[in-house]
Amino acid sequence: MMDASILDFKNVSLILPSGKTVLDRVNLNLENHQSMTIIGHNGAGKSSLLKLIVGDKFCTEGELHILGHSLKQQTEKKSIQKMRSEIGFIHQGLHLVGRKNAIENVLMGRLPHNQSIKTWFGIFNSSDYDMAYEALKEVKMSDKALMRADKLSGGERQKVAIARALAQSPKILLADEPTAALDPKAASEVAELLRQLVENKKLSLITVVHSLDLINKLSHRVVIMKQGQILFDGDRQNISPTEVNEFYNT
Ligand SMILES: Nc1ncnc2c1ncn2[C@@H]1O[C@H](COP(=O)(O)OP(=O)(O)OP(=O)(O)O)[C@@H](O)[C@H]1O
Repeated sequence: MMDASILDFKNVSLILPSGKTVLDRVNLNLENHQSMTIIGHNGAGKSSLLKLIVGDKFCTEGELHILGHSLKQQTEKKSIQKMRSEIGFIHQGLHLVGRKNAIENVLMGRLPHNQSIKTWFGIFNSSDYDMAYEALKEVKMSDKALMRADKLSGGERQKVAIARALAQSPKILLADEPTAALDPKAASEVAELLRQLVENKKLSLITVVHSLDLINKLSHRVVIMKQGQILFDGDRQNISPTEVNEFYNT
C-alpha cells in the first residue's frame, strides 16, 4: 500500500459456515495516528471486527490490509506474527496472570519481539525489564511493580494491562471494552489515561465501547455498527446524543 493507511477494509464480509453473516460489506479506513471508537448493540459484530484486525479470523469476502499486510486465510503465519507484534491488544475482562506480579505481566508484552527460548521460562534481558518498567511508569503504576496482579484493584489491573500493550511498542492499540469491569470513577480514569497515552505517543487507538459517555473521552471519530454493517462513520460532533440514543433504542 502506498498511502498512509494502517487499516483498510474494502467490502469485507465474514460469513460463517452456518451461513450467518457476521460482517456485511464493511468499508473502513484508518490513517496513521488516527483513532476511532466503535459502538453497537450486542452481536453487532464489533468483536469479530477486532478479530479480523489481529488475524484471529479471516474475511470470507473483500480485501483487508493491516499495517501493509494483506490478511487472508492464505497469508503466511510469519507475516501475521510480524503484524501482531505491532498491535497491542487490551482485552475485555482483564486477562492478567493473578499469581504473577505487575512487571512480570507487563513483560509478556515483550514476547512477540523476543523469540529467545529463555523468555518462555520467564527469563528476560535487562532491556526488556527497562521497557516494562518504563511502561508501568507511563500508567503511573511503577510503585506497584512487584505486587501480585490478584492483589491489585480492577482499575490498577486494567492499567497494568495497558502497560503490557505499551511494552510491545505497538503502532496500533486495540481495546475491547477496556473499562467494562470498572466502577464509573475508575472507568473515567482509565479512559483519560488511554487518551493521554495515545496523544503523547502518537499511537492509533481502536476502542470498542458500550457506555456512551466514554465516546467523548476516547476519540473524535465514532463508528456505529448494527447487524454486521456500519451505520455511521464520522466525527462525534456530526451526530447528536439524541440520535445515538435513538440508534440504541431501535
Ligand atoms: N464462531 C461463531 N459461531 C457462531 N456465531 C458467531 C461466531 N462468532 C460470532 N458469532 C455471532 O456473530 C455475531 C457478532 O458477534 P460479535 O461477538 O462480533 O458481536 P459484538 O458486537 O462484539 O457483541 P458484544 O457486544 O455482545 O460483545 C453474534 O450474533 C455472534 O453470536
